[in-house]
Amino acid sequence: MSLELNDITLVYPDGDTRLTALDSVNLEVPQGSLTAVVGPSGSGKSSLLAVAATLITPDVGTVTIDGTSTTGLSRGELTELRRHKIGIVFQQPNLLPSLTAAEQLQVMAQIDGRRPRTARNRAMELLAVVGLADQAGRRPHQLSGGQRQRINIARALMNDPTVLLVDEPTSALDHERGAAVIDLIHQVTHQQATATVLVTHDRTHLTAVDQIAEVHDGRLTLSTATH
Ligand SMILES: Nc1ncnc2c1ncn2[C@@H]1O[C@H](COP(=O)(O)OP(=O)(O)OP(=O)(O)O)[C@@H](O)[C@H]1O
Repeated sequence: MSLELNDITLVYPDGDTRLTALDSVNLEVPQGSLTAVVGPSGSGKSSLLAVAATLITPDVGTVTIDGTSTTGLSRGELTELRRHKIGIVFQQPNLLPSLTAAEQLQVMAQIDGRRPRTARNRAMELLAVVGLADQAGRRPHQLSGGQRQRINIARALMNDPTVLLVDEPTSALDHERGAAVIDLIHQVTHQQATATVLVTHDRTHLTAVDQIAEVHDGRLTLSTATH
């Protein structure tokens, strides 16, 4: 199992009281499979993603990434784990305006100490995967919103993550472009064999997933999608 959340409880301080954002949550996501997380606003979806990303440490429970329990790891060890094992796609692509599509990807690998040629090759490979091989030299302002989101996805895959976490990637796109981005996430999940978690508010996306996790008041109900 590539991503495992075991008995996760997360409590935020809330004025004089405390708010339970995640309540005894269990989730297993195998490699090469896609789990959608759905639920009303404020139900705990972002908190779930942040805990899976090891950005927030839960009050109770264990997060296991690719067989490694994150409990007790130092801040530096968590950063290393995130860098090598976890790809995160945020809602907004946040691309650097001055860099070309290929460079947006290459910087990720160079930060990680890979040689420029290796980084360039991986970037070109992933741009082809997301259908943008012919746009490698373009800068963000020369690309559409859907294309920018594709680069965002490719960038998250640069370091060959085991776990891919995707937060509402279609919120700024029209329905058609949004559906194409979901198809792409489905495709890369199988092709790159990632354990993918996709937070979405759009239920039409659920036909493409392997597992649905519904969150209500921090509690999670799992079901298998009907294809
Ligand atoms: N840093 C924080 N401090 C205190 N409470 C928080 C914090 N972050 C989130 N919450 C609360 O925890 C609950 C779950 O929030 P979360 O953002 O995980 O939900 P969500 O399902 O992602 O919502 P949305 O769909 O609106 O993004 C909400 O009641 C929210 O107000």
